[in-house]
Order: sequence, then C-alpha cells, then structure tokens
Amino acid sequence: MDVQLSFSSENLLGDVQITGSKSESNRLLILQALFPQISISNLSNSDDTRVLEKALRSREGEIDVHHAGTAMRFLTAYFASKEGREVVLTGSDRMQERPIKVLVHALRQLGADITYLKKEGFPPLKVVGKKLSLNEVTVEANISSQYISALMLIAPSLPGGLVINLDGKVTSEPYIQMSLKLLEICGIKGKYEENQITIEAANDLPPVEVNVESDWSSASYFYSMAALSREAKISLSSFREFSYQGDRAVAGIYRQLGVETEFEEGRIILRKVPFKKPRSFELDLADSPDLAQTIAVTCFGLGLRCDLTGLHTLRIKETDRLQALKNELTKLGGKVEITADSFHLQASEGIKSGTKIETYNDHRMALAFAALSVKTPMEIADAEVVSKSFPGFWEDLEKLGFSVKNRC
Ligand SMILES: O=C(O)C1=C[C@@H](OP(=O)(O)O)[C@@H](O)[C@H](O)C1
Ligand SMILES: C=C(OP(=O)(O)O)C(=O)O
Repeated sequence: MDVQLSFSSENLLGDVQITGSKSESNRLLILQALFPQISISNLSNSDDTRVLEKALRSREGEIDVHHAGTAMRFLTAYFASKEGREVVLTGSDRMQERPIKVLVHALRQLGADITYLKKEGFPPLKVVGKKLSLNEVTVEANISSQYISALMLIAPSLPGGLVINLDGKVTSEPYIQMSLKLLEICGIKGKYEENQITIEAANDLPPVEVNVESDWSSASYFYSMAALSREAKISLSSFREFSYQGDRAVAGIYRQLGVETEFEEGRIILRKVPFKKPRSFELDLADSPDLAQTIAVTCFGLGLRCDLTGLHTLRIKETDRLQALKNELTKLGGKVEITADSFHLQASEGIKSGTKIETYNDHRMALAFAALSVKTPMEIADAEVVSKSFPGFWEDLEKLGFSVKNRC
C-alpha cells in the first residue's frame, strides 16, 4: 500500500501517545524470560517486539524473526544458553544478509553449539542450547552493539556471570549503557569500565515492575515535522528527562534547528521557535545511528548543507540506509555524496514534486520522508513498513491534521 500525504494548515498542533521503546522492551522481554519475577509495563506494540515475544513463547522448532535485528541477535544468545532446546532461527531475505558472525564466534568461545545453515556468518542458524559454563569472552565492538547487549542479557543467567572484553572502537555505545541500566533496575550487578563489561550472576532477584519509557527514535519524526513547519506545538508522551535511550539526543540536536523541548509531567512539548539557520550542519552519529535518516531529511527540507559521520553501521541495517537516502533524496532534487560511513548533502533550493519515495523494507525510510509532507505533498511506497517500530504512525499523522490517502 502506498500513501499520499499532505498538510494544508499553517500550524502543527496536537498530542501523540508514542509506544514504548522497542530497544528497552526487547531487552526486558529476554530478561523476563530468564527471570520471571520481572514484570513490564508500556511494552512496545512494534512488530519487532511482538515477534520477539512470540518467539519466547514458541515451542516450534523454527522461529522466523522477519526483519527484527535485535530479536535475531538476542534470541541467538538466549537459545544458545537454554539447555535442552534446539531451534532454527531464521528471518527475511534481508535478515539473511545481516552479519551475525561476531556474536556466534563469541558464543562459541563460551561453548555454544551453533551452525550456519546457509551462508557462513549469516542467519539462518541452528542453535542447540547448552549450559554455558565459561565466564570470559572477547567480542569485536565496532560492527553492532547488539552482539554485546545479547551477551550482557544472558550473562546474569550463567553460573559465574560474564566478563566481556570489547575489542576495537565501540559503536552505538548508548545501547550498551541501556542494557547495563536495565540489568541494574532488575537488581543485577554489573559494570562497564574501559573496554571491559562485567555482569554478575543473579540469584534470588526480588520482584520488580519496569515501566518502559516511550520511544525517542519514534519521537524524532515529530521533531523533524516541527523543524519543517512554520508553527508547531506537539505534545508527546511518555518521556523522561533522564532517559536510558541514546536517541534522547534528538532534543539537543533539534534545538539547533529551531525546535525547543519542554518536559512537563511525563510528556515532552515540542515548540517551533525562531532560529538562525546555521551555514551547515555537522554531526557524528556513531552513538545515534537511528537518527541519521530523520536528520538528513530535515536538513534537505530546510535547504541546509549537512555532513553526517559515524555512519558505518547504516550499511547493514534494514537496508543499506546510506544508499537508500542518496537514491531518494536525489529523486527529490538533492545533491548527495556518500562514503562507507558518511553522508554529505549540499544546500538545496527546493523539493522536486511528482516523485514516489521507495522505502526498501525500511520503516525509517517511510517515517523520515513522511515529515517532508509538512512542506509539500509526498507519496510514500509500501507505507505498512512503519509497523516494524511504529504501527500507529499514519493514524497519528491524521490526528495532527495531515491528509493520509491510501493507494493500493
Ligand atoms: O540494541 C538495540 O536495541 C539497537 C542498537 C542499534 O544497532 P547497532 O548497534 O547495530 O548500531 C540500533 O541501530 C538498533 O535500532 C537498536
Ligand atoms: C536498526 C534497527 O533495528 P534492528 O537492527 O533491530 O533491526 C532500527 O530499528 O532502526
């Protein structure tokens, strides 16, 4: 299904309830499967969380996680440590191109029995659960932080806990800090010093209820809409000033693009304020890779030159996000250059109309480009992709006064 979007008002006003963070939800579901005394509220309604929840309940021999990267990585570690269980973990065609070798190698160091069923280094995997009794592992840290979080999440269930040595420059670091924080909230002791993470074994954890904060990556699309609008006041719930999510950085980033954030009783209020357009916008996004598409599209819409670095992980996500951004912005008249890990956009003078944005099975392509409809009507292909992280997105846009027309 394609959608046609337009926005005819001068003001962007309204309230949106954003679902729980999928990163927090997916971590807590794994921890809850290991330690049932954990209960969770405000769980994400995203496809990626549902798929993980279903996999943890499944008794089937084959589990298909579709496009859900965190689910694939977290479940590999989970099932590898589940003595007596044997599963095949598979996913979409794209999932079968997303590397998992670093994690499999680390789990094998601990004694795991994992076999590649097609291509060496990629899903599908056959995982035969075993009691993992070694307590130290070294893992390459510059490809995906999800491998490290996967190990951290099973660590407290191993008899002696786990020491994880990180090799190389750590990427997407706030996600590792999020794992550590959530372990701590559940009563599990851990520390992260220099290049070493230590997680203690957990016995007799007290019951705990963890409330998932709403998803800052999803909030980023409303920041983009506010930046592109003339006047905006959007209230988003439920957020905390002291969040565990690295993408909370969006508030500071968009302040430079004329969007102010106020925290008020568990909500954030975004307001468009007068601002001096910078000559260019430069950012290293190694800590917040999921914000790259949002920011690139906002800068294009504002006619700003933009240089984004630290983007090496974008090539192995739902699609090659650097190439996808370049393809679609070029169709709209943008002048874009990309390297292995960076994105460069020249200041543009307008937005070419009459083109359809392809989304490459990537929710963030649809979500990011939808924001441009504040300025000009947009057509987005395969609009249902948003459900990977944000199933209610199109309805939320309608509530804010956008016209969202389906074209099957
Ligand atoms: O741990 C997580 O929840 C995530 C980590 C990041 O991946 P990488 O560490 O692969 O960059 C991020 O892009 C992804 O959306 C969610
Ligand atoms: C990269 C993402 O997710 P995952 O790696 O979990 O598929 C994302 O949601 O942007």
